[in-house]
Amino acid sequence: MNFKAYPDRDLLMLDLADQIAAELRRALEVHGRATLSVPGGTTPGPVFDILSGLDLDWGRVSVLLNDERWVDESSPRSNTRLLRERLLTGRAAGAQLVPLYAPAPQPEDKLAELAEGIAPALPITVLLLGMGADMHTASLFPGADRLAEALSDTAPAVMALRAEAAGEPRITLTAPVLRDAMHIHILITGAEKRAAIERAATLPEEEAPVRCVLKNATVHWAE
Ligand SMILES: O=C1O[C@H](COP(=O)(O)O)[C@@H](O)[C@H](O)[C@H]1O
Repeated sequence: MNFKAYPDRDLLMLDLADQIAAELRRALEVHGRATLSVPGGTTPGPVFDILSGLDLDWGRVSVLLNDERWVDESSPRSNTRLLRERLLTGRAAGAQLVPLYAPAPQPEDKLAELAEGIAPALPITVLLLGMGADMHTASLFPGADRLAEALSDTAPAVMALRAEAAGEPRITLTAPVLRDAMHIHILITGAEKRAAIERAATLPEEEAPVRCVLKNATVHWAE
């Protein structure tokens, strides 16, 4: 992995947003369209705020979450809600959201429908991932019920997973789709996550799922 340490979080967020925008612009010039896949959780909000104000032809950009918690958008745990509030606003309001949630009791009820919507947006142009201190990325949690399948080369693009640490059921992009992205960035902050990602590089993917993308990823870190 390529590890980039920044003097502080503000500089990290600014620099990373600029890099993502430059990669999207290049893809738009060459291919006419681009797909940006982003995490939810507590870390990426400031990057979203900056990205949403950048000058980009957002109408030609599809935005897709890495993963979603199976909760309604009215829940503060909804990653889709975070996207709508922090990224798909301002200049980026015209970007096309590719849904990773639809109201239903279980993710399996909507999996086929959501997978069909995702297929035209693949491969991912720019993949921004987060990581938990337990070394999960997207919703690929250590100990998840179908983790081995989700990490395998033959996994479908999107799967429903359950893990004790995850709380609610999850829907997640799987390892082959993540690995296939043209540009891969991992955004982490704090000493605990730095230690976790260094450890992940030494462990098997089943113990440290983030390892499935580490080889070609740039890790962006600030204290
Ligand atoms: O549950 C999730 O956690 C990870 C990490 O979140 P953070 O709050 O520690 O930044 C996130 O990347 C993922 O998208 C989310 O669903």
